[in-house]
Amino acid sequence: MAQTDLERSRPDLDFWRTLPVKQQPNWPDQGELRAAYTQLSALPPLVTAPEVRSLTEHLAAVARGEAFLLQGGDCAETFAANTANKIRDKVKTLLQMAVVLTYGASTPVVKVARIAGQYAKPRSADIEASTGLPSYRGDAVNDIAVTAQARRPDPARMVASYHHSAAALNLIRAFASGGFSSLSQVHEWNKAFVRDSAAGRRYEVMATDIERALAFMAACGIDLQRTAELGGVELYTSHEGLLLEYERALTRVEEATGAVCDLSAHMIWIGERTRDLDGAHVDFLSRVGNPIGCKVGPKATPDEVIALVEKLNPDHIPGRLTLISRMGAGKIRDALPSIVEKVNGAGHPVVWACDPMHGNTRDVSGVKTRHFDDVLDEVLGFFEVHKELGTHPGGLHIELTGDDVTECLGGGQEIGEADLAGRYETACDPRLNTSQALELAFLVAEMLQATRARRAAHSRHA
Ligand SMILES: O=C[C@H](O)[C@H](O)COP(=O)(O)O
Ligand SMILES: C=C(OP(=O)(O)O)C(=O)O
Ligand SMILES: [Mn+2]
Repeated sequence: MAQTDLERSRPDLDFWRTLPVKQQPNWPDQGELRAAYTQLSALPPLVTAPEVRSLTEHLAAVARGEAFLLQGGDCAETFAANTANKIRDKVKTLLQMAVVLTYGASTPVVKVARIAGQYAKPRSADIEASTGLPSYRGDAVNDIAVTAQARRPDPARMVASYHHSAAALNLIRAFASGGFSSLSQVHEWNKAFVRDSAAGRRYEVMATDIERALAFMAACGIDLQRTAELGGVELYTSHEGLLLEYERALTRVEEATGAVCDLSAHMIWIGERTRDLDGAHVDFLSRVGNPIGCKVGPKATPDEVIALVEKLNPDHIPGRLTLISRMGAGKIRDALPSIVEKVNGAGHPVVWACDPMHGNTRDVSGVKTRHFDDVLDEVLGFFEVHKELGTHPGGLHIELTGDDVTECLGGGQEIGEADLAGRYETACDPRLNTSQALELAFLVAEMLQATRARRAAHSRHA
């Protein structure tokens, strides 16, 4: 296998191979798998170790309560949807949300997209009940088409995923540094949402407040197009670190420092189905230096979570670990407090983020959907828990798209069950459409404003 001497000196990076490993495809041909691994190990990394370190520093600010994390994008990216316009619209939606949240939080917002690599999916069932075929496991594994040939796991698709990720990243990097993402441009898009859509009108007051803040900055002589901090953005990439052959092949040892990083993306997270303490995923990701996320579902116990935290961040590095709770609106208020208390009590500097999507999936006549009200209620519960415990509600983790799809119910557009079939385009889970995503941002910005006002009042009285 194509390894450098440095990597050969790190057999620990392959220890996961000796452990139980969940949710891997049943690759039918080991020769094909070895060939894909060899190709991937010889390709350049997609991101760099200094970028990964800079994201850790930004996330450390979130852990300290001095910034907010916004993570979002598709449930499952697909090769077919990896087009310029779709990438542009997703980035645009994320940046629009970020501006609103920045205003609400009055702190920087760290932007991490589920993009340029979110090509592998864990599934509840190996075999799809409706067809009797192997389940679709993401474009990095097989094809969603309903034929036996399409569903055959093909390791060459991991190499194709790498190339699709590289192409997407190239465009994202251009968007992030050009005028496309300047603060004034993004604010113009938000104004259009508020002005032109019925769903947006409710948020006119906050949009006008932001407008005033920008006018004030301009009056002070700050050029919003040209000032380095405002003329572009830092946008980081992330995906679930599910396919361990892929993640291992893109893990590199930095010559200058000996640091080990998984350079397939800046941030990698461990899914709810693969976070076993003694399993392969936790072992492998405990050994790379990236910021790591770990999903925490409603059945997780405080003891289980603290053991994970100690394994994934034994050195207590702030920004290294983000715990992404995904409990469900009906469960978060009961299930989250004891976990936060335990982790916090042990002095672990984690980022607390809320994924209000995965605990709220429901089936409507065989179609997977989520209701906007449940999504919002879980975020409210998340803020309530952190208010009660005096901890920082650090971030949001959302499945969204920049398209006007009809996959989630509710929101200002009042998408109903009969509307779901209109534009149901996801390859896996239902995503918030642009309008629902922006509404959520305005509503969370209001929650952040309330949190800030409470803190200010508290420090005045202290
Ligand atoms: O995010 C993805 C889904 O929640 C996961 O793939 C499980 O989906 P499934 O129950 O349809 O398999
Ligand atoms: C599969 C996902 O989430 P979870 O692991 O929380 O179920 C996901 O984020 O798409
Ligand atoms: Mn999902």
